[in-house]
Amino acid sequence: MKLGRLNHVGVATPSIEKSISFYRDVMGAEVIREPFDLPAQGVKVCFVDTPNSQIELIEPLGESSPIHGFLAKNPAGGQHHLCYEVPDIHAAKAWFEGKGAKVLGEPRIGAHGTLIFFVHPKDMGGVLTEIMETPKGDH
Ligand SMILES: CC[C@H](C(=O)O)C(=O)SCCNC(=O)CCNC(=O)[C@H](O)C(C)(C)COP(=O)(O)OP(=O)(O)OC[C@H]1O[C@@H](n2cnc3c(N)ncnc32)[C@H](O)[C@@H]1OP(=O)(O)O
Ligand SMILES: [Co+2]
Repeated sequence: MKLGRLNHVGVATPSIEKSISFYRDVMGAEVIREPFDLPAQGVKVCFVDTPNSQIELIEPLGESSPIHGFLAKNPAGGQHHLCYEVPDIHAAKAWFEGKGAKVLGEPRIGAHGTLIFFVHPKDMGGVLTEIMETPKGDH
């Protein structure tokens, strides 16, 4: 597999509104996208564009959000995951499994509307890693 583009850095936050203000007022980001809910993934999401990638702000949505545990350990929030693009999500899943890495669940639709999966941080040097199929037309 060839390392693909860094699509986004996931940043967990207890308050997506406060984080939007921070990225706008302190970091000088143009936050042009409205936050949106991803109930199936248990998060509220807001993308902050950077010149060559994105910050993905994520706030827990619902009792079973997968980021409650992270925020319990990091109440102010923090860097949560990295997301890389691949041309073929199923080939990528087979690749990581072939390397003995723990893929978390089956590929499912992520915040960009394409299939994604996560690889456990224990197998990724401590970095929770999201793999995302490159949106069509972006290849
Ligand atoms: C998909 C929509 C959107 C998108 O971009 O399209 C998103 O990115 S949504 C992002 C939120 N969703 C997820 O993160 C789903 C995948 N994550 C998980 O399944 C869990 O977070 C998991 C399994 C990685 C950790 O679950 P949990 O925190 O409940 O378990 P533990 O506390 O027992 O943690 C086990 C072990 O892993 C370490 N850990 C946990 N989270 C992270 C992290 N973000 N980065 C690095 N390491 C992490 C934790 O410290 C434990 O380590 P240990 O040494 O055993 O204490
Ligand atoms: Co993500």
